[in-house]
Amino acid sequence: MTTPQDIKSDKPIPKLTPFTYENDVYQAGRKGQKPSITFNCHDWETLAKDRLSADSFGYVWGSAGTRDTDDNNKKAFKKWGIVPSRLVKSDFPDLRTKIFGETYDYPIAMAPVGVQRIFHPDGETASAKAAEKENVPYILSTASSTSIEDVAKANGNGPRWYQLYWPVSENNDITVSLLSRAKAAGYKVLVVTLDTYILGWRPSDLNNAYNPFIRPDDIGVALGFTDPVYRRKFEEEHGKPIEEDLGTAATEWAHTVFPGVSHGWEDLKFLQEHWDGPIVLKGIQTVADAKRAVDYGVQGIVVSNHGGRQQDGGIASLDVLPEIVDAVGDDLEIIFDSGVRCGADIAKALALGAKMVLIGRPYVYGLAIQGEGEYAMC
Ligand SMILES: Cc1cc2nc3c(=O)[nH]c(=O)nc-3n(C[C@H](O)[C@H](O)[C@H](O)COP(=O)(O)O)c2cc1C
Ligand SMILES: O=C(O)C(=O)c1ccccc1
Repeated sequence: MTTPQDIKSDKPIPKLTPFTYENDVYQAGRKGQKPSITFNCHDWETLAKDRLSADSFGYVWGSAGTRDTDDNNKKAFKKWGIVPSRLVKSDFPDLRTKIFGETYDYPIAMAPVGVQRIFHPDGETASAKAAEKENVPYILSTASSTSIEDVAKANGNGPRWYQLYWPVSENNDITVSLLSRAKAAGYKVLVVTLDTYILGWRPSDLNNAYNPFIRPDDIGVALGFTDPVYRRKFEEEHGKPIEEDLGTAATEWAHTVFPGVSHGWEDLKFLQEHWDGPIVLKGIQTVADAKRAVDYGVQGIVVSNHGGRQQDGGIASLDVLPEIVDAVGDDLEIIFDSGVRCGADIAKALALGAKMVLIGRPYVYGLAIQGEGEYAMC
């Protein structure tokens, strides 16, 4: 597999001034200005907590059960340290990464995160605009609070992938509808999440009696409510349009995308028949499953435990990364997430063999704090 340094692309190397961000900040500081944000990534969680309702903050921060899996994810990064080599002649680092035939400016993507309007009024559109600006993939969740088409519009010429929560086979027509909408709206890679056929046991949300899918404003069901096939099926079954019974329509949509029962490996054929781009399986945590992913002909995997939100008492995602890279690193693209909080974490995951790293909670905290906004010096 290639590393970011191996990438050869026709695109000219971006004209980077060394220390661009730092330089801007320090120059403004000479004039007595201070940044409007904190550069300490560990403070973003606290700032988001100050800004959000207990329900919304509990939702992004929440993890399964005792939070052991989430703790393990973070501890796993501390077990590794970065070892430097000196006097190695090098150019200014070129972080561009080529994956699935496209070149992105950085080896990161924005993880699929549902219901972003509970964190900021602009929700997914703010995140998708930021992704375009930085030229990194925005991965739209099936549980989004903004439609496939509206996010595509906000993302403009930016790179976008689509994450599927996969309905059971009796709703194959809905799956096909979601995939064809995503394709028509310019989403290039299909990410299929395998660890969430039902939402995890999350004490913070249970204590708040809060599920963003089951809210009076039905904020989490944008993809279902804008889906022509789901709308038609609901009307046929209930004899009325979804607008006349929003509560039932929202609950049934939640059951459509979180049916509580899982597909099998052989069902992947259906997705392969209805999606002509790369397919990535998200939620792989064992070598055996990684090998199956190769056998079943998908193009990539995300080594992920969903940030510990689904299964309590789970292994750290980073701990299984090296053995999975060893086993299948030459056969498909390996993407990593769960527990990444800062640049050094990204470097560690790349050094352990990931091609690309998904950023989850940190960007949601940023969205909550300042929407799409860039920092200002004031
Ligand atoms: C608020 C929130 C919503 C999420 N929604 C989705 C989703 O809709 N689909 C999905 O595949 N993963 C979802 N995830 C999981 C992320 O894609 C990613 O795997 C996880 O955030 C990684 O863990 P970390 O944020 O602790 O690094 C969600 C995560 C959070 C925090
Ligand atoms: O919370 C999550 O992890 C998730 O995947 C999800 C599920 C439903 C709605 C929004 C996000």
